[in-house]
Amino acid sequence: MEKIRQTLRDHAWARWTALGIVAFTMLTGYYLTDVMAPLKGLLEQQLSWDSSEYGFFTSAYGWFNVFLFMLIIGGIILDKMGVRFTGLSAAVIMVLGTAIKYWAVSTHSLDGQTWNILWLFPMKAQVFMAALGYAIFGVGVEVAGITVSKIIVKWFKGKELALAMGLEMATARMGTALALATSVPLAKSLGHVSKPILVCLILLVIGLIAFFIYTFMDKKLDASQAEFDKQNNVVNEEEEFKVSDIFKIVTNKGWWYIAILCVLFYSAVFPFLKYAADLMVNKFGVQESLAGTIPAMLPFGTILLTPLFGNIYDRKGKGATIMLIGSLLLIFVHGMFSIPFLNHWIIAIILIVILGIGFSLVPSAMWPSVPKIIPENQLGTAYSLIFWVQNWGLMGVPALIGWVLDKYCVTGQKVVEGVTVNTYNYTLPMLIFTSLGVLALIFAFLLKAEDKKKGYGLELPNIEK
Ligand SMILES: C[C@H](NC(=O)[C@@H](N)CCCCN)C(=O)O
Repeated sequence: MEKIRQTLRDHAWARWTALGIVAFTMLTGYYLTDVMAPLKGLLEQQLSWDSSEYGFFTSAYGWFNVFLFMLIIGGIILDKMGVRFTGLSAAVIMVLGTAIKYWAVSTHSLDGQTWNILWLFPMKAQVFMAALGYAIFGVGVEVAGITVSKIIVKWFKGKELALAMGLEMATARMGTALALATSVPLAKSLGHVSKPILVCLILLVIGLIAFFIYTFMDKKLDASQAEFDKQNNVVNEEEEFKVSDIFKIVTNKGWWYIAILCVLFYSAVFPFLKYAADLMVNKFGVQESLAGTIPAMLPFGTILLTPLFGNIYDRKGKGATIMLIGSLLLIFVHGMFSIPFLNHWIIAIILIVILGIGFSLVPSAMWPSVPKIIPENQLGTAYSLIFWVQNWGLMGVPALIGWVLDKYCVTGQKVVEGVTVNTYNYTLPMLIFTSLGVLALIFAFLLKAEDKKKGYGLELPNIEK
């Protein structure tokens, strides 16, 4: 009998199709993640939210992931139960959280109500419920993210891993770009700030269906791998994941450097994006309805560049160096944004484009580097722990910026469509983002040094000859 020489992942069409499907699910998740970002002004006008309430709502993304350890639990479930169960559950959680958020922002039944959260903090019921929905969604999208990373490693290890991860991130960022560019026009044309969330809800259901379709491909991949192993007498020596493996991960210095670089770098990008539209209005004098378009160029730029840099990493290596250069660009951009007299909108566009390059370099090298440091059976947990560390920043930094804006940066008030809103000076928030960049650079250096010492191969190509 002729031996099977290939598994499903050896067929290019199969692995790229699998990638396309799961990447689409991530696109729908990223759309919802940022859909409220350009709506800060409209939320102030239509629902009377202030910056602190917006900051509170935005930070809810990480509540359950961070404090209830949902991300880490998700990672353990992923390593124990596999990608099909975990991915489907994550997609259902995204839909559920978004439905709650949509209800909160669209209903009038919460109007005028204030609740005491934990008997301590008075909070508008609407803000709290919207935040709760967003917190639930946050668990879904983060667990979906680690699941998709593991799926990509499953299909692309030893092949075009960084290119595939780059393409997945590029697709997901199309969701971010769409969110930034379309949410204000959608809210205005459909007549309410809640409408873009409804559009997301519909997209997320389609994303869930897409992932369901993927599970059939995944089953086929497992079956073909088992058949291949049987016919070629391959003994699968990979150990089952044990909860005690968490100790192995968190005692690995290289893993820590990636995790800390990740939290610092991403905290200076994603939370920045939440305020970028407002920055455009307040510092660069851009019209409110167009303010989301300039920040939207960032994800658009990364759509092209992340796969490009991933491809370079796959073929030429230099992963640690790529992360270093990306961190340098981050410092440059936020440093420039914090200089008060550089306030022409063309400068804003140039800086966003450069930030797009930095935000393509670091992720394109960071995520494909993790499997070089951590074995595949611990990968779900390793990614989830990195995301967990990162979520502290994604949760804390927007809240910090919202608070700093209200406390130290109010410069006056203006009337927009009949409603009085604050105006802000963004110098201090931008200096905070710059400092995060400086710290990120230090950890990029430490990672490069650790790679040299331990020989992880971060500077080597991913494609096995
Ligand atoms: C792959 C990586 N994903 C993350 O960092 C997620 N933890 C955060 C997703 C936030 C979505 N706006 C990435 O997107 O680069």
